[in-house]
Amino acid sequence: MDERPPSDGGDDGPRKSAKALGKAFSNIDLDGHNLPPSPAPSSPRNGKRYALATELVYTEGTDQYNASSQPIYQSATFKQTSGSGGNEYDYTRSGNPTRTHLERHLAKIMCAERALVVTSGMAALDVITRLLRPGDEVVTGDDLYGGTNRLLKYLSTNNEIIVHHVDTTDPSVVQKALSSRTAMVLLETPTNPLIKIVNIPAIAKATHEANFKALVAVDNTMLSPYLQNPLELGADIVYESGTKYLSGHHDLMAGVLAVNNAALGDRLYFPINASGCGLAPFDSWLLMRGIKTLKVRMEQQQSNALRIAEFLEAHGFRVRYPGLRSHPQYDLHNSMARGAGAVLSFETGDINISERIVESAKLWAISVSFGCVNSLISMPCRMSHASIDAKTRRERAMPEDIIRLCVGIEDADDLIEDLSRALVLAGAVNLTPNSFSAADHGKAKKVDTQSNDIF
Ligand SMILES: Cc1ncc(COP(=O)(O)O)c(C=O)c1O
Ligand SMILES: N[C@@H](CCSC[C@H](N)C(=O)O)C(=O)O
Repeated sequence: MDERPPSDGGDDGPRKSAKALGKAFSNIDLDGHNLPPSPAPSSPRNGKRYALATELVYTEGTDQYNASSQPIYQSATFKQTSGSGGNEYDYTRSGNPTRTHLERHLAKIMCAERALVVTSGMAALDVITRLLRPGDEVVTGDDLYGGTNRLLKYLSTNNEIIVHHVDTTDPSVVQKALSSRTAMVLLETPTNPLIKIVNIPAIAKATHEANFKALVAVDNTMLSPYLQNPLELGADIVYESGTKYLSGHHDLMAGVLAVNNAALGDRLYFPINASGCGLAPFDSWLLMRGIKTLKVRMEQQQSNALRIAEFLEAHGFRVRYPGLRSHPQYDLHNSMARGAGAVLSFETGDINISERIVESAKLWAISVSFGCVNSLISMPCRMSHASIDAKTRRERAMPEDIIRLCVGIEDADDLIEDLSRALVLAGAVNLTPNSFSAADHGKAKKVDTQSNDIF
């Protein structure tokens, strides 16, 4: 196999390398599906497209026994039929049938030409950033997942990558940071944990106008392909943590990348094979199983999240959730996404009170991550985003008291009752004869409420 890193040298690059491959391996079908798995386009775009809910479940297997679930090929190596090698699989770092099955399935549901799966969401971002060269400029947000911020900081400190953190909710601010030196724009929407919305189409257009070679990469972890398709909104690369909604049970770590450009797919595959961060067969199988229930989980999580967001808002808290009409970018979010997801955050105005709420909840597990079937509660500044230093958090106006709720599939009334208990025990609310409302600790929004749903 050609061991040179694929180049970004224009449109005929992949065709040239395909020709070179063809000469070296005349027994390989370079245009069909009998290909070495990972370097090949992995989308079976060859039939009717069903609704996404159907596509999530429907798979085309090639198993010799027609197994309903693609088997786990728990094998590091694959025997060859000739001394010159060339069989479809040789070594699991390069490709594995269970992983290929998952990648093809993901390409289909992400409306992509090619999908790749790696060992974590951060591994996916690491693969993407290997496209960068010293001196390249990256424009990104000022509210980002802590691990993303950490990797970008590492690259700017050690690899001479220039990173501009700007308010990506305002395309004109992004526009000012763009130039012909911009190699990549990295977006998250909704952002984690401030739930800010980023206009993907406007920023993608501005980026490509500033430098037609610049790549727009979107982290879609907060919504999953069930709710948003960044590739269809103008992004060049979409990636997400498969640890979250795609798997849904917090029993595996995974990262997913998808593109609609075969040459770019080759450039992303190269570091995966070269470094060995492709997803292992068992985790690929587990992720495939999780994806099949994405729709039912997401629908339930999302409808619970709306109930919780409305409940908190009705009781006077400042809630950040794009499913609420009060979200300043409600319309923008709905122009891009098919739903609001199941992560929301709210403020109490007092760090100690927030801490007591988190510790008083029983059904809500104190845990990082989101997208799981059970509900989670956390304080991002102390947990998921603790790797962003306090000074930077202050500069980026991250409220230290912010509480993040990642809503699961439990009964919504049980979740509300448990949260109400925690709010009362923590002293976060003033009790009235029939209800309660957020105590004024500075930031909580004061409203009168007649609600008596709990007390
Ligand atoms: C928005 C976002 N992107 C990427 C990641 C990284 O994913 P992983 O934990 O699978 O590496 C996370 C969480 O970890 C996240 O919240
Ligand atoms: N200790 C971990 C924290 C992971 S946070 C996971 C997730 N993205 C979230 O937002 O909760 C680290 O340092 O990366």
